[in-house]
Amino acid sequence: MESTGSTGNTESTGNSESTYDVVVIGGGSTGENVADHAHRGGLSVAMVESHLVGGECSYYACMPSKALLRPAQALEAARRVAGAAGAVGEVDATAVLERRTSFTHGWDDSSQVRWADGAGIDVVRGRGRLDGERRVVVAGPDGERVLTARHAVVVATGSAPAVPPVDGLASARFWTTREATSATAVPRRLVVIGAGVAGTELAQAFARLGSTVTLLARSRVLSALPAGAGHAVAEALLRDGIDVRTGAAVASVDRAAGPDGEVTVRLEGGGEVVADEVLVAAGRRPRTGDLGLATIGLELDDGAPLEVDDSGRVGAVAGGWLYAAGDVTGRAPLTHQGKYAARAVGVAVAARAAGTLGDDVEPWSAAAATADHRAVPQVVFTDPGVAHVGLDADAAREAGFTVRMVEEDLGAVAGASLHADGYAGWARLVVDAERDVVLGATFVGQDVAELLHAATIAVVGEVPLSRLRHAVPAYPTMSEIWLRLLDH
Ligand SMILES: Cc1cc2nc3c(=O)[nH]c(=O)nc-3n(C[C@H](O)[C@H](O)[C@H](O)COP(=O)(O)OP(=O)(O)OC[C@H]3O[C@@H](n4cnc5c(N)ncnc54)[C@H](O)[C@@H]3O)c2cc1C
Ligand SMILES: NC(=O)c1ccc[n+]([C@@H]2O[C@H](COP(=O)([O-])OP(=O)(O)OC[C@H]3O[C@@H](n4cnc5c(N)ncnc54)[C@H](O)[C@@H]3O)[C@@H](O)[C@H]2O)c1
Repeated sequence: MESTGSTGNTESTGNSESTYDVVVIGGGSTGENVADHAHRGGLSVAMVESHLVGGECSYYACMPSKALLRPAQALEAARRVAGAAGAVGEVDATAVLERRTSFTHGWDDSSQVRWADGAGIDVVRGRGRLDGERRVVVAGPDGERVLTARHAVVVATGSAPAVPPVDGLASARFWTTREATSATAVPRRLVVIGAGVAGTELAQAFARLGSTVTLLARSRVLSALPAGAGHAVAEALLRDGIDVRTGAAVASVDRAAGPDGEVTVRLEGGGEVVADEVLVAAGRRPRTGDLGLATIGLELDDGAPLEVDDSGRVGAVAGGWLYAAGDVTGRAPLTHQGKYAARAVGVAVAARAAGTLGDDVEPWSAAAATADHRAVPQVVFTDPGVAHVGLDADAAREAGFTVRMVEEDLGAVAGASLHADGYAGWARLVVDAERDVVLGATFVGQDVAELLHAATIAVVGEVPLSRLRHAVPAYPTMSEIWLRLLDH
């Protein structure tokens, strides 16, 4: 389907050639937001999408994975409250999968296309690739179409799963996170390769839906997050009956009996796991291949990111007309950071088109994604969850700060003890001892996600602790942890 909505200043030189102020390649959450902000800045915009408008997050990532996790977490939460626990039954896997599908609209993007139409964005169906300066060729269902950009082409093509070069893996049928989040049945046995954010979340989701799960961590669980956080999640996964194997490197994978047969994952140093499905959750690679970058003189290694400045401009391309945002830049591959970068790009492109912005952007201005460097929030939606923002202690020291660490028991807070009997969790602040401001924060425990934004505001605002002490948390909430953290 192709939208015919016009923004007024689009020139068409025939059926197959059109000119817009901005052409966005990729209509995921980042591309949509670039298009919206550029259009709000007075520019005509075409957004090219080869699969589903809304991208990975809506259909195969954030939303369906959280929909798979949430029902069992709601049951667990009730089980931790005496008086409610006795009323709790078992999770209904079929209903969970149905509810998940309702969040993905059955993998139908018409509501997002309607949003784009209403926002004045022309959706162009097909695969886009660059074909020289400011030109994008779209191979669509009705043939090729050429889109020329007056001001900017923005690449927002996201990322694709990284598939490790494991012997036999490519020829054994395997799940990526797409197949896992769109599964129509719960496998009896599941082995997960990779214990990062996706691997741990999906391991817990399927274990609580009834799968027997083995989680293979090459080093430790959640190795990119503070060690204590990974440890707490690993212990919880063990309590869920997941066979968590750390330091487990995969030697080979095979599905000897064909695509419907069981799969055997062999480990280096001996040992094997037999399962019905194998999920590869070993990270992602920016989708920069097959984008025609060579036509504009840009040679990137396969899977290398498109490096950008804080306004999203690709410095390696002369003329300043090529921008990128979201996962494809490798900066902070999270939906919210992609949307944040998208706003900066949309604002920068519109301002440069109007001649009100030069090459450099002021840090923390609307056209700069400054927070990418120091204040990226991330939540791991397992139970217990992990909510983290900013620098951990090691990163802060490496950046030259004099660090002071403060850690407190979240379970000791009245709000937490009411929230769940025997609540276990902790919170940590990394403080710049010289300026007395928060550089980073980590919260671990049940339902900590909503605690994070206060910390993000403290980090971004560089609010001195002496002033933060005047931000009084309501009693009895879990936010009272701030009183304890600031009482040092
Ligand atoms: C299992 C999983 C769970 C996740 N959960 C979370 C979460 O809870 N919170 C969070 O913040 N992040 C989460 N993420 C990360 C999040 O999904 C990504 O950061 C986000 O989707 C990136 O958005 P994007 O628009 O940059 O890329 P994408 O969502 O990948 O969108 C890119 C779009 O471009 C299209 N495209 C690609 N190439 C072309 C082309 N040549 N022509 C036309 N169209 C093209 C694609 O079809 C796609 O629609 C999760 C990721 C995974 C894998
Ligand atoms: N809640 C969230 O915000 C959320 C949830 C899921 C995914 N995501 C994002 O999606 C992206 C992909 O998630 P992910 O978990 O796949 O990536 P990740 O980078 O978080 O974790 C990948 C893990 O796989 C491991 N690994 C790599 N190669 C391996 C191999 N050959 N064998 C075994 N393990 C191997 C790595 O050591 C790492 O621990 C990330 O950017 C992540 O932040 C976010």
